[in-house]
Amino acid sequence: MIEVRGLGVRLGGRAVLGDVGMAVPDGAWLAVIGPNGAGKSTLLKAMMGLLPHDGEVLVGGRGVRRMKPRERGRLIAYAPQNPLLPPDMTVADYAILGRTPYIPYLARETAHDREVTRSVLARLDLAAFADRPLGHLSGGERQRVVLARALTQQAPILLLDEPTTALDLGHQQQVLELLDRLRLDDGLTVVTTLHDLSLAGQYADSLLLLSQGHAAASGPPQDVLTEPLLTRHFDAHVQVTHPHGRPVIHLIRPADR
Ligand SMILES: Nc1ncnc2c1ncn2[C@@H]1O[C@H](COP(=O)(O)OP(=O)(O)OP(=O)(O)O)[C@@H](O)[C@H]1O
Repeated sequence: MIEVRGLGVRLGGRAVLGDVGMAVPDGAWLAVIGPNGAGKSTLLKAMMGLLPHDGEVLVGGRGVRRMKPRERGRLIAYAPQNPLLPPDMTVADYAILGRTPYIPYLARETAHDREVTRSVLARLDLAAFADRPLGHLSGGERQRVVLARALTQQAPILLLDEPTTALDLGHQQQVLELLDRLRLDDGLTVVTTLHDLSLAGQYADSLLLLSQGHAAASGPPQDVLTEPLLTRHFDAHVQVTHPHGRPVIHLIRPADR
């Protein structure tokens, strides 16, 4: 269980997040949604301990802030939205960096670390790219490599910032289905920001709607993805349907209303 209590972040002298709380049980999937600038990426960074913050982030009741980086790395894997990638490093060398929390100081990776990396690259359709430099990848390939590094970490909690934005339809489905399988088979806990609200509604079992740094709503998708809430917080004209039980969001052109 990962739990956030009273989380607040100030950046540039401004309160960017205020008093955010949530609890995600083992094996659950929480999607953080909200308009641009709402504080979604900031929330994930603060949960990872990458930003100074008020409040607490607890894993299994223990404060993440007090954990050593290697210990934290074995518990939580984080894939940022737009990480800087060394252009000359190969895909395999980058993905195996996820194994760092398991490799003793001054030691090299083992055959097991290489096998984990090979298998993750294969599951993300990246086997053929293993020896390619990162600078020679498309946006979607780069995004899958960043996810690969997070998955080689084999941590029970995954924090993923917009993992599908650069992916084509097929790869979006492949990545989201893979994450779903990992949580159902291995009990992984998934926290992801997602701009695509229909995808968030289809895959997550609960949503947190952030607006101007505060939790505006939270709960199961059908309670959060409602026309009044989306209209108010995204300033958008939408229609919500439930063709397979889960909410699907349609943008409505003002002239067609
Ligand atoms: N280093 C910083 N200094 C000052 N303000 C910052 C800094 N980093 C982010 N912000 C501001 O904090 C707010 C939240 O940013 P954040 O990236 O968390 O939003 P987001 O919800 O992830 O947005 P998006 O949907 O556009 O990715 C924004 O208004 C942003 O301009």
